[in-house]
Amino acid sequence: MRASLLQIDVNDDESVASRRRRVADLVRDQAGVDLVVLPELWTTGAFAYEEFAAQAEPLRGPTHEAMSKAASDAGVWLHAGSIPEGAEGGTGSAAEGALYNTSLVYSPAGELVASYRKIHRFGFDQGEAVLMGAGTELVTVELPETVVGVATCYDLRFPELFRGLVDAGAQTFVLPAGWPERRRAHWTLLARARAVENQAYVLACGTAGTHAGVPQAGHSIVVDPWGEVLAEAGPGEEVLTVDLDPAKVAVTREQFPALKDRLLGLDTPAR
Ligand SMILES: O=C(O)CCC(=O)C(=O)O
Repeated sequence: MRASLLQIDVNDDESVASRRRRVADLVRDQAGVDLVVLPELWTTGAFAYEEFAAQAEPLRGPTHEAMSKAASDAGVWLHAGSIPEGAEGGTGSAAEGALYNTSLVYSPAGELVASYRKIHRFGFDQGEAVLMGAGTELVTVELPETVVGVATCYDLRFPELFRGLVDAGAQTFVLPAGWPERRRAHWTLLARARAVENQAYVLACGTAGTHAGVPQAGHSIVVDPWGEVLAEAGPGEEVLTVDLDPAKVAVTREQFPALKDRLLGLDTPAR
C-alpha cells in the first residue's frame, strides 16, 4: 500500500481559493498511490483564528467540491485534512459552538465516506478551544487494505483516544496537523509512542511555512507498528511517499501480544 503525505506550505500571502486549487492539483498528481493525506486546516492555517468564522464552510462546501473531484480524478483514497466547518443549521457564531475542526475522507470515486470533528481542541483558554465546538465521536474508515482510525493534531497527546480507535478496529492512524515548530520534539516522540503502544501505523501530516506568526514544524512522519520511522519530511513543502505493508500490524500484534495484556478499561475482568 503506497501513501503520499502532502506537507503543504500554509502562509498568509496565498489566498484560500488559490491554495485550494493548488492543493487539488497536487492531489491529482498522486494518481497511482493508494492513499493521499493532507494537513489540518490547510485552507486557513490552524493558528489563523480570525479566519475561522470568515472561511467556515459546510461539510459539502467549496473544499469538499475540490477534494471530491481531485480524489476521483486521481482515483485515490483521500484524507483531505480538515476544514473549519460551519455546522449546518448553525449561525456560524463560534460562541454557539457552530464551528468545528472537521476532517473529510474520500473514496477513489470521490464519495465523502467519513468526517471527523476534532475532539481535543487546542489553545487552553483561547483560539480553537474557545472558537470551535468539540467533536464527540470516534471515527474509523475501512480501506481495502487497512482500517484507518482518524485523529487530528492535538489529539496526538491523548493516548486514550487512540486506544479507543484500536478497540474500534483501527490498524493505521491518520493524523492531519498544524503542529508548531516550537514543539517539534513532542511531535516525533508522540507519533512514535502512539505507533508502539498500539502496534499500528501512524501517518502524521503537518504543514510547512509560517502563518499567523506561528512557524510550523513540517517533519511529517510515517511510523510502522514497531515504532520505526519509515519516512520523515524536512521543514518545507514536500510530498512524502512511502510504502506500507498492512499485514505488519497483525504480525506485530501476534508476535508481541502486549495489547492482549491490557487490564484496565476493558469489560473483561482483570486477571
Ligand atoms: O499540542 C501541540 O503542541 C500542538 C497542537 C496544535 O497545534 C493543534 O492541535 O492545532
